[in-house]
Amino acid sequence: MTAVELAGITKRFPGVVANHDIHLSVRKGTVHALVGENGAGKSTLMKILYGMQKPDEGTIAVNGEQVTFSSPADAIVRGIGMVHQHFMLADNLTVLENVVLGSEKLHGIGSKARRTILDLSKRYGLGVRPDVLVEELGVADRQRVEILKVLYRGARILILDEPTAVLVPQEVDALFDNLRELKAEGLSVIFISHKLGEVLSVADDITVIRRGTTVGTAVPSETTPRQLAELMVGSELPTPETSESTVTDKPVIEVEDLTVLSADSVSTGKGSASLLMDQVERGAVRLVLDHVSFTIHAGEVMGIAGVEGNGQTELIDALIGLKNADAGVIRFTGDDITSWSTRKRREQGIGYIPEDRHRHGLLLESPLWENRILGHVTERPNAKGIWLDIKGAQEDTRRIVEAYDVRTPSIDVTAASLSGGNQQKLIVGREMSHKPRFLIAAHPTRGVDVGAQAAIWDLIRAARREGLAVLLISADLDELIGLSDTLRVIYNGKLVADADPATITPEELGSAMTGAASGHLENEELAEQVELAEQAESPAQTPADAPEDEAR
Ligand SMILES: Nc1ncnc2c1ncn2[C@@H]1O[C@H](COP(=O)(O)OP(=O)(O)OP(=O)(O)O)[C@@H](O)[C@H]1O
Repeated sequence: MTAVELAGITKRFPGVVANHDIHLSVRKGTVHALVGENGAGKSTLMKILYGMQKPDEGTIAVNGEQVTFSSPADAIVRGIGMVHQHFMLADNLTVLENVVLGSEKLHGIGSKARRTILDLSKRYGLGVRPDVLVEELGVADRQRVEILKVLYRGARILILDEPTAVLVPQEVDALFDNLRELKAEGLSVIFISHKLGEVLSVADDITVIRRGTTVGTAVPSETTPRQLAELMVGSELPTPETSESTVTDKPVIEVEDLTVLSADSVSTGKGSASLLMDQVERGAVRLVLDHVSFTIHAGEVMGIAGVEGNGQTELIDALIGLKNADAGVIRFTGDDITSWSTRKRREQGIGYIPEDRHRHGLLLESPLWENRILGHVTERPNAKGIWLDIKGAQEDTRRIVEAYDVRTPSIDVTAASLSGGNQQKLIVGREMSHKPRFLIAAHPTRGVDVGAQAAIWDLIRAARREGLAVLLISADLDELIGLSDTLRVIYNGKLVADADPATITPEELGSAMTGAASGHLENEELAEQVELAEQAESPAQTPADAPEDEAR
């Protein structure tokens, strides 16, 4: 029984054939993985199946019946649902409100809706709590709400776009359990992923797309990640470089007691640490970064592991100067840069690969060469004296496109028209081209295929040998462990523990990140460190001082 049959799909964009004669056959009750290099055409194909794009040629059949879609609404009617990589939930609404929003006609808004949600949640093991505000949920829970939302609309065929990119290993296991429940009930799942080990562990079938066309299928039980990668690339993969330590004793970035208030807090004692702490104690303000201190030396990559939303964003923003420090000091090669502008920090050699490439990394509607200038408007090759050097910027954009294998028909297309992974490669190329002395790298290879990931790692390692200091924030724990010389765990705005990248496993690190919250840590050494950090934070109250505390 075939749930989806795509035959001879071709889709052209100006200068690019995104899909060329693609065939995809998804069996009912299976998980089908779609893999391929950045820009291979996976998202385009899924947008066609979900009615967001119209194919130039080819046919779509759902459950044996030929269909044409003009919009996602048509696809939803046919039982197709899509969970996008960027979640689309309203933070200030409850789970129930989010799920019901837009489909009130289906099950109403009252008790019937609630019952349907609870039934679906139970049937597929999603564990969703209807009355919790979405803003209180972590990433994995939000994803479950998105899946539930799609099921609520009657989907029997689910498309998941890189669903594991933001999850820790334990959460990935839970998601895969959910997928198994779905297929046991006869639903079909198509998922796009660059994590080939995961693909092989959960998929029943795999379709490989290379440069816009299907090059074959793979049987998971008979394929290794390397063979799959080689099928994607069409040639043998180079063996990755081994890395030896290059850490020196020369501090590049020194952060002392960096403290940042939550956006909704209004401090009256800015700059004075004791005044600030007084306000915190009185509950007048809340800290999102709480006395964070660390030093990164020339030649060192310091990784920060943590579940999203534990202060990583604020730390990055404070280091690049997008957010003011409310207390504490940041020194860069000896200079106090705490009050420097973002521009000055960049000009002096701080590179920045932002967390959210669409909001902070690119001007989506501008051509690639203008994006080359972004953030480096006063520097060579984009400027000559006080003048912009457009020719210089354009030539250098061509160089980056070549050197970083950014797949694009030209440097004049908009950044929006590049595939996600290629947008990322452009940003990494731009930042590395300025030879930074300190690089803030947030998810530097998010959405990037395995070949390009290895190339970016090699580049960072080569620059590290030359003395680059890197702050690495990543949801990819293999990346954190593989690339870092030192590893810290962040929880609730504090650095609560250190881990040794040479010995820790992704599972242990994942449990350190989530366990810091729940108090369950698998790694004894880490557990001890977290406990000590918590004790230092809240000294045990003796019965004698409790009443005084209450009076205060
Ligand atoms: N709206 C568009 N306009 C112009 N070109 C586009 C558009 N959407 C996609 N493309 C081009 O089509 C090709 C396929 O892109 P697509 O996003 O489907 O790749 P992908 O396999 O999903 O890549 P990634 O793994 O990086 O997400 C790319 O060359 C891309 O630049």
